[in-house]
Amino acid sequence: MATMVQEESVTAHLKTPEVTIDVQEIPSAVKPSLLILYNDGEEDIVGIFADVLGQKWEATASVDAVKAGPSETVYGLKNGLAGAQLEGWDRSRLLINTHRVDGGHELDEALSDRCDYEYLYTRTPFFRRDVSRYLSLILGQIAPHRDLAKKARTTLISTTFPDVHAALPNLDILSVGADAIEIRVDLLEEPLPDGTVNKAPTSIPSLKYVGEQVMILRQRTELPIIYTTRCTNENGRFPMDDPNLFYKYLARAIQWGCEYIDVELWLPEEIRRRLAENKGCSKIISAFHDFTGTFQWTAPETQRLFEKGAVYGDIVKMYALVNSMQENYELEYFRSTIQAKYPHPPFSGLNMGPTGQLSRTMNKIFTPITHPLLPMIAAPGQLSAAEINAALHTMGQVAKQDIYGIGSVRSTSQAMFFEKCFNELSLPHSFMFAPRAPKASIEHILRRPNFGGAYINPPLAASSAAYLPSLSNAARAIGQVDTVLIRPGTSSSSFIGDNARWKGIRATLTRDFVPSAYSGAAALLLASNEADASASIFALKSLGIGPIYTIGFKSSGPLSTDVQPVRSVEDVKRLQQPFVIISALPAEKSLLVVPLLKHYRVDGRNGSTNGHGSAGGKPAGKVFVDLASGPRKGDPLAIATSAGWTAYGISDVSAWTTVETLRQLVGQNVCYDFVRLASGRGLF
Ligand SMILES: O=C1C[C@@](O)(C(=O)O)C[C@@H](O)[C@@H]1O
Repeated sequence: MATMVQEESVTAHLKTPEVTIDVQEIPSAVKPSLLILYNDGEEDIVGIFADVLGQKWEATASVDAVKAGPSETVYGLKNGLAGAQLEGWDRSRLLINTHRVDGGHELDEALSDRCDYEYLYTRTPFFRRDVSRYLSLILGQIAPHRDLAKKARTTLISTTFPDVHAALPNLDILSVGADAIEIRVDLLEEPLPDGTVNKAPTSIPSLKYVGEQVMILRQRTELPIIYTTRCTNENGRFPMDDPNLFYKYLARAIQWGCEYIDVELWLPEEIRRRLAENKGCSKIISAFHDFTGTFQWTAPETQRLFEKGAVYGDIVKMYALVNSMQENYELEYFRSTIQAKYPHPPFSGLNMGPTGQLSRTMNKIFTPITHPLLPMIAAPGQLSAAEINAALHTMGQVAKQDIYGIGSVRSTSQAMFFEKCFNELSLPHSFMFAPRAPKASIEHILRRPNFGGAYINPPLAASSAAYLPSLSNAARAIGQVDTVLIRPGTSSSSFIGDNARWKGIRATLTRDFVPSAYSGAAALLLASNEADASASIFALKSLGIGPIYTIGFKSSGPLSTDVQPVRSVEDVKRLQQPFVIISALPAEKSLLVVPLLKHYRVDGRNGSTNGHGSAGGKPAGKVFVDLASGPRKGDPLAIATSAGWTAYGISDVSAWTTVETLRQLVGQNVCYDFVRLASGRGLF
């Protein structure tokens, strides 16, 4: 059991600091036990997996050796050797088949069937962050569904490309405002060897093609993937004569680590049950579509359909093609009564067709959206995120507000970026910059008419902001407020002080490493004072880090358990080797970290951050984050990289923090890659 900070709840400002930190058991503290199968000649994928996990690894030729070995060691076995040896496999480890798509190897589908999971990858290019995301999901160390459940509204962008390659150039812009991305497997068109496409209504793309398409999509987006095999009866192309085909394709999607699979309600119960039993960490969207034009939301049968979907669905989706406005009112009545009766699972209900568009603005769970850059809309009446937001504003559901950037230096590019997002999403808000004199209170800004929320940079000491009636646990424990929110559904003076920075740091740390890589490991933190370091301490503790050693300050606040100062060079020699070093020193002092980076140089790493070249056997992953911004003499990031560290700078942390800030302030999801793309280097 490790100590962990809890970030979820919001409490009144004046409570004692002690209540802000809970001790919980962290599931990720358990190091996963894995057996990885790899293609001939591709052994180093095992090393990369182990590196991402922060665990040791070993290649072996014998399953018996694997069974006898330590559970924390990641074992790699050539997939050609696996076949017979896997007879009677005791399932003592998760079995993951890895397959390099661009390596000229044949995929053995019978072997895939026998594995728990399958990871498809390319070597050129190689995406380490994809390995990290994949492992984090299948090991249950991230929970995108739980995170999305906290949002007031969620959307999915339904892509309709016959080949996802066509989506890639515009993917970042297409995804603005989307919380998940749907791949319509039934709309994929696999080219025949002669380059033409089989247009026969019954032709479906092969699993090999679909796997590669999912891989390509996931390499380029951080959005959760919804994998849909829409049948011919429900406006799709997947043939319905063999329900087992659905099982085959959907079960594989679970093995590929898709966050959601769409399981149609007409499928035999036995198939839906088996998928639910084997879903691992994927979630099921139970889907029902009625295109007859005779569907009735008021019929008793409609509630039974919901109940049937709720048996195996984590979300129940019911969509009907309608012809009259009245049916929108009936749907809204159904929505409110069914969710009052069954708050779980969440209900996504829509009316399709132009008359049903109103319901696309009323629905709050995974509303499918389209984008002008998509080749076609996925269903009649589909709207874009911008159209939905504009409609909501017109109906008085999204009030126009002034969103503030409060800071000591006016950043025009930051203002432009917020404005760009508001425009792209047709949000009615204005972005305002408010200068903040050092030490001056910002209360008067919060009291301005139309104040809708703010980010504050540099952050505000929580102790100096008694006018904020509530603080999130993170803001209280960190002692700093960098975001002011208005409590939903209340008057504009019900403010909540929050902290987004720690999430930016955490997201940076877990980009290329799974959360459990940090559990129990040591960290070294440099800062001139505790306040500069506290968001980092919170982020590290949220990952179940072991001891945190500090240089430049001593921790005495609510986060000080297991945080100890390094007092001497002797200490440096004696203490546990750090897995992560974070420097929160100001730019002019940032070179002070260099001797430590060199002292703890990472053996066997060649400096590339994609994980190739990791030392065989040893867990080699080491992370360095430099939070300094502004001009400085040397470049600690370059030095860290050449000493074998996986290094990140303030622009990474700030971009992730911006993602979080936008989510909190305006409830919209804008991907990290879009923040980096749209803001250019000037933003940070
Ligand atoms: O189920 C749905 C909803 C949808 O049919 C719509 O009406 O927007 C679009 C489909 O892509 C998706 O799978």
